[in-house]
Amino acid sequence: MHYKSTRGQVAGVGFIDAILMGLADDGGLLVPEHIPQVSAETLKNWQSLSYAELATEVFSLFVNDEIPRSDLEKLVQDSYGTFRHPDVTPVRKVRDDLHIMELFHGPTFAFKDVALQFLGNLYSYVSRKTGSVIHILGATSGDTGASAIEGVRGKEGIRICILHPHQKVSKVQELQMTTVDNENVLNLAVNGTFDDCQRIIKELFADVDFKHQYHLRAINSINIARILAQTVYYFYAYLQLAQQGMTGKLNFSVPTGNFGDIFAGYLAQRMGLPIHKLILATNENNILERFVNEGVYQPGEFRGTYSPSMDIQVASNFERYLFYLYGENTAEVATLMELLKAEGKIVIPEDKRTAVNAEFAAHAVENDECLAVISKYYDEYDYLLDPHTACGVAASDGLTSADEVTVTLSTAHPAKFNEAIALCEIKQTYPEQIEALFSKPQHQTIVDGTNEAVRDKLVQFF
Ligand SMILES: Cc1ncc(COP(=O)(O)O)c(C=O)c1O
Ligand SMILES: N[C@@H](CCOP(=O)(O)O)C(=O)O
Repeated sequence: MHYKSTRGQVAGVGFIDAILMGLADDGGLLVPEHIPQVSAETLKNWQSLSYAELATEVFSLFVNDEIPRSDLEKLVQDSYGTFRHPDVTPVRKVRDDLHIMELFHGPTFAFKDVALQFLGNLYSYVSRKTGSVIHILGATSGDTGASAIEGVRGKEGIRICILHPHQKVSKVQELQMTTVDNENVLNLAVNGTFDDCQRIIKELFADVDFKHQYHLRAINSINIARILAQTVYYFYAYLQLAQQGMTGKLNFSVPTGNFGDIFAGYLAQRMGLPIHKLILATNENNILERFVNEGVYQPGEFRGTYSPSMDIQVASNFERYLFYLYGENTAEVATLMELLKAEGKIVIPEDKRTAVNAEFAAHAVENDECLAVISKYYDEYDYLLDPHTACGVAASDGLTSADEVTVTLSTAHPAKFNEAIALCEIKQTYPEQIEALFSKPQHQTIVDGTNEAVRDKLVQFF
């Protein structure tokens, strides 16, 4: 398997080089040169696999022989051995038509651990095997940062710098990142929004000389490894329900910000997983909902919401979807991305809108609705949703019919977002790992939201 850029100027890249490249050197995003197909028979054969065994099967479709099978198995075992639940991503039935896939049983209580435990170990492996220098640069609205840091802190040969928007992440998210005292970790609290953080790192990655000189590597979902690791749990959820005898239409409802998690579902569907509908749930930062429902992709004004990890206006992986929407035509994708830069929006024609609507349904959840859903599910089903998951559940409740089964992805543990839970007048008990954070000293440097300010800090750190 090789990887190529959505913009057409990079191709023939092997798996390990694709991981190390992160953002493609032409400014596009890497995608597999072909999408491997999983037949109904293979799905049947996968039914009794554990999460780790399934992950090994899925990864081996994308890795080929660049990593020997026994090494891949060990990487996967090490990565998922840190999860608190034996099923890694268990699926819980809330009603006959609604299941919740809990993706928050990893070390930092968010779905990002599923990919970043693996990517952290993969970077260590690559560093040992190839001698590559690994200097990670990432941007976070709260969860990716904590998870990426947890995946590599203290690891030899790796340094990591994470940008987060100053005072725009939850208290627990901030503590998870900034109470880490390993010397290979640098937290920059940027005066600005997550979009500023993401723009800065993308500009730095796009400066190919700087990227190569400082060996910059990505952990955000621009890195194709993130997407591949996230496809696994779509398969796992389907297989768990199939084992329970479910045969009807299966939807996935996905709380969405950077379009990474839902793109992983889209990829799983293109690989052959029988998904009926992909439901895209956003908060008031509704650029992606407007794209699905109106055919216009245009960043709007930043809104601070109760689901801060989805306070994102510019969705990194949207370009990967455009690539498939436009029949893998890299020249058209490059033109559209230029248009977005020049005119601030992309408007798709009617035939493309029809195609989008055949693949996605979308709902944007207002702040009040988010809290109402948390309260309702707590009262009626004795289930405490985090505010991001609540957006997914609200979208699923609004967009599905009784003859369908929907799996909503629960992307974080509610303890990470007590600001919203407290507003619902619900008192939760923190897991001990989170409680312990409140008594630790914090380490972070506040910087202006400019490329130059961040560049200066990186030059000193790397
Ligand atoms: C808790 C939580 N839910 C949902 C999302 C959205 O995921 P994605 O950016 O992959 O769309 C994020 C981060 O973006 C998150 O941290
Ligand atoms: N919500 C994310 C934003 C970054 O997304 P990524 O999937 O591209 O890493 C976060 O928690 O940081």
